[in-house]
Amino acid sequence: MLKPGPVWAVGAMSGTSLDGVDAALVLTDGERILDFGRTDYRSYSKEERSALRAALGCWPGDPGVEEAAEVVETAHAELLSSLLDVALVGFHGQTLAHDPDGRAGPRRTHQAGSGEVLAEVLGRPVVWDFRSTDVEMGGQGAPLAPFFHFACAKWAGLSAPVAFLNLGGVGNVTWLDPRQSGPEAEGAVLAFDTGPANAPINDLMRARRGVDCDEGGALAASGRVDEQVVEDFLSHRFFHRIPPKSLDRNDFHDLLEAVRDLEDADAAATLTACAAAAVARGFEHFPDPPRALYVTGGGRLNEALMVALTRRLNCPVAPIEDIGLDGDMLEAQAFAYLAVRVARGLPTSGPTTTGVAGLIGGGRISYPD
Ligand SMILES: Nc1ncnc2c1ncn2[C@@H]1O[C@H](COP(=O)(O)OP(=O)(O)OP(=O)(O)O)[C@@H](O)[C@H]1O
Ligand SMILES: CC(=O)N[C@H]1[C@@H]2OC[C@@H](O2)[C@@H](O)[C@@H]1O[C@H](C)C(=O)O
Repeated sequence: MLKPGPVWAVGAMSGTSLDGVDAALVLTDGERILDFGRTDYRSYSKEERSALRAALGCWPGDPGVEEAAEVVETAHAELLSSLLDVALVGFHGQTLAHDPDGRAGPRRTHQAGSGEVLAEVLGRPVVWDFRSTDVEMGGQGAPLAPFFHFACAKWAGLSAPVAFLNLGGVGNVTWLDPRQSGPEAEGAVLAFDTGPANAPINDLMRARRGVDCDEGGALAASGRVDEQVVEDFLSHRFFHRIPPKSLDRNDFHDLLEAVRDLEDADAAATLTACAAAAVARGFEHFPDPPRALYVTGGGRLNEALMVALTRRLNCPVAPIEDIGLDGDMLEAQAFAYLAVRVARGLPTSGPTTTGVAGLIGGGRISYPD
């Protein structure tokens, strides 16, 4: 059991880009953020990354999944072993597959890595498996950062509706009104995945240039957008759905096909425009225009993507550092915060964040023997 009052927790996130694991400490009582602490990062080796990549789209029991889980557990154990000045660990794991709508079988989501194993290795209680209860109860199981975004807005002293946009492999946005009493309040938060963000750009760069990403958005900045491709992209059924809604990394894998005949720079510019246009389409669902859009995740370092967002949105766009937050660590911090919420019996998602029928607290807690 957690002692009452604020505690330090460490959160760890292995994102859809498969680059590595982020970890970050947060001091919280599960409602307010009192302080942010140390952060660290461990990248996956080439071999580890290929094991994870090979297991993408796989479910427990499929070939390659155990190897992937071992990679995830080893990387987390190494990274977290020097960040254990905490009461609790929040362990997201690596999403390998996500099908909350049951399009290819039962409705389910799969994060590789066992919190039981980690609790043993680290000697600390580990909160994990954050998404499956939400999916079992009819929700999307994602995004889960929104309640944390609400606490961040309070921490930053914001006093008007704003939006937080995470540009990882996939994009997700949270609209929130910090004047409300808590994230659970009716109308305080609306969140959903916006569409593909960096994943198709990275896939293009890997296929055409043999590099991991479009550094700074330089290639996209030198190309011309094919607006017809953007328009066709926006006709995808995902954009006609009312939120909440979430995506699997591979849901838009055919987007690369759409830019097949374009020159490298034009293809990069067009995929970048698609990511921005998806966000702009998401804005149409917000209850009120946000005062600003604060961008977190690796995509905020892609200048061409930030320019494309500014062009397509009638709203100031700024990196989240503008309000004192760390755009590289926000997701890891979110899982530290959510771990404390789980341990305190507070909800981690609700009808306006994942579409689950009521407020629910997901997550399991494993204790070391
Ligand atoms: N300097 C940069 N220039 C351009 N793009 C960058 C830069 N740095 C990071 N990125 C992009 O951001 C991605 C990593 O973002 P991030 O770490 O937020 O994703 P993630 O957490 O793995 O994904 P998700 O949030 O979908 O789980 C990289 O794969 C790359 O596409
Ligand atoms: C199923 C899954 O792992 N989804 C991730 C992914 O990465 C970004 C976006 O898609 C978001 O829905 C989610 O992560 C963040 C941390 C979230 O749950 O808020």
